[in-house]
Amino acid sequence: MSGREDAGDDPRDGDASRDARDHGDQDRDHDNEPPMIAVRDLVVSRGGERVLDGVSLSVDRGELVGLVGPNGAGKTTLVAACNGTLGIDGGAVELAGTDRRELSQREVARRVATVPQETNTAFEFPVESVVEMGRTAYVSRFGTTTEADREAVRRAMERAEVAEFADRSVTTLSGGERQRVLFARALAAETPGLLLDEPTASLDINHQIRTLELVREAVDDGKAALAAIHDLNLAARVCDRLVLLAGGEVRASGTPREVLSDDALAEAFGVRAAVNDDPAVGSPMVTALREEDP
Ligand SMILES: Nc1ncnc2c1ncn2[C@@H]1O[C@H](COP(=O)(O)OP(=O)(O)OP(=O)(O)O)[C@@H](O)[C@H]1O
Repeated sequence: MSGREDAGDDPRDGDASRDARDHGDQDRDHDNEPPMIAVRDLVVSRGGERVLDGVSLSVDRGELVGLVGPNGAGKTTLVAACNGTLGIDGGAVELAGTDRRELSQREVARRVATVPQETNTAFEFPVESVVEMGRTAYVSRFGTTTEADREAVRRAMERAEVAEFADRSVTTLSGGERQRVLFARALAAETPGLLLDEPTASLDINHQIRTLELVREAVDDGKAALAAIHDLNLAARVCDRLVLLAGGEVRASGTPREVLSDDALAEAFGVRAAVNDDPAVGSPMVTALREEDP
């Protein structure tokens, strides 16, 4: 992944008033606020190819927006462009009304926390330290851990059900367990925005639902969340809105019922699909059909 890593202490950072403004405070009335995440006409190229081509979307606080689409559609690229790990070639990403390019990495980290795709390249750190890094690396003052930090870490580990692994090295965990640690790390930051890249990809069905329910709870408490989710049925079940990406462009956007149509799925995924209402969960259910299916 190419990109901008403007690490370190920025002279614009660090005053107490910014702490109060940027961190938590989710009880305010958010009606008149700019969207927490706004992507405007975004263009991103990778390896000389244009992989996002004029993408626009926005996520308000209290909203969970699912990014769906086929492999290579640009979902991971969009998440990375939002959190600043990837540079952009055109358009803009605004976080709480400010162009991301005008924000230091610390300021970005105080607005949005990211749950990356799980990978097995993990360092020999105890789980608790990894979760704590989500908070102390950028969000609170570097090098000091306050009681509030410790409390946030403890809460996040409990919510993500990783407290039992607190002292174990992350390298000794299964892929799904590591995925939950990454989720806890993002929760510990207690940011108003969450970016999630396939947060349930390595999880069993119990933890898939549990994790997405936790995201839902966080959103119902006032966070804004943008989540790349492969599983269309899970996405339909928990998201307020879906954005269907294909070939680096937005092909459809709206409620799950609006987006998950036979035609849109055929166009984006190149597959014939049946979309039915699932009475058990009250959301659309997509089934890919084989050639011989009626
Ligand atoms: N480091 C890179 N260099 C060059 N091209 C890249 C790089 N990373 C991704 N791409 C290309 O960018 C496009 C979008 O990739 P991206 O990972 O954003 O898709 P995605 O929708 O997240 O896919 P998936 O569902 O498979 O995870 C793909 O065509 C991919 O091959």
